[in-house]
Amino acid sequence: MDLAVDRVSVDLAGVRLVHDVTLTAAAGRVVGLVGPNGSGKSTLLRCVYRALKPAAGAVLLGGEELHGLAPREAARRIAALPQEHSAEFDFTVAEVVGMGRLPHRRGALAGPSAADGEHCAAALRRVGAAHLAERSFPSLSGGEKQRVLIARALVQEPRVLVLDEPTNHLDIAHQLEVLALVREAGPTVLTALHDLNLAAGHCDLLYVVAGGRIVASGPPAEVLAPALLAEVFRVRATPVQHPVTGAAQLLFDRLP
Ligand SMILES: Nc1ncnc2c1ncn2[C@@H]1O[C@H](COP(=O)(O)OP(=O)(O)OP(=O)(O)O)[C@@H](O)[C@H]1O
Repeated sequence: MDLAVDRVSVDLAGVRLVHDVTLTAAAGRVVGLVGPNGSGKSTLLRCVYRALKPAAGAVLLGGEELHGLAPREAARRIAALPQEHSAEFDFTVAEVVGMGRLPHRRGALAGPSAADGEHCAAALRRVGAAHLAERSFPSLSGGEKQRVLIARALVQEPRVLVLDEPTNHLDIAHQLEVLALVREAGPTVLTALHDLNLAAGHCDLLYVVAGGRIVASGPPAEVLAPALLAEVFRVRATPVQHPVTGAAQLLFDRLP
């Protein structure tokens, strides 16, 4: 399902934090948002997953305005992994993942079906967290929590998945694993990422955010040019080729 952000502006506490942003993520594509701290990535993503309303513009899912959909209908189409999960749910891991199935239950009072249970177990296996199923969610490490919340987003079977720093807290193996599995899962993905090499290696298209505006967009190899990285991130970037995989990589140091 196509996702389109159409001339969206977002205000918080009377301050405009996102200015007139337009972006598109075609069905099944993985689209990255990169930008310095405080550039507005999370604010924009919160608007895309309906935690905030746009002050102007619209978010369109398959051409339909997202903020006009009923909550349950929206939850069947879009799932999110927010950056801050302040909710320290006092539930088991299996229960937390099971919440992702709620939008698919037949009625408000319907309990989980056997298929729901199998779905959740499979998602936990996919994120390498099957052994945690009966643990209490608040007792998990940061990376374990992140993987459980990714499983919860996957069982929601969204057509669009919005991820705010999905690799936060994850060790390097799980960073690579999680980005590969969200692509394999097949939804349209819009994700904020800080690691520019991960973004380059896993995204089809990148949007660069600075000062609440999109300042560049395109395929990673075109967008992540040293001149732009110097201007936006204030770093010197040196492109190199990975000696084993042949992939383009960036090395960073401080600007001279
Ligand atoms: N409730 C709020 N009221 C006022 N300003 C806010 C509020 N929430 C966020 N901001 C400010 O909006 C700007 C954008 O924040 P946002 O979290 O969207 O940036 P970000 O690009 O996701 O940053 P990071 O990379 O550090 O996660 C920041 O300057 C932040 O301090």
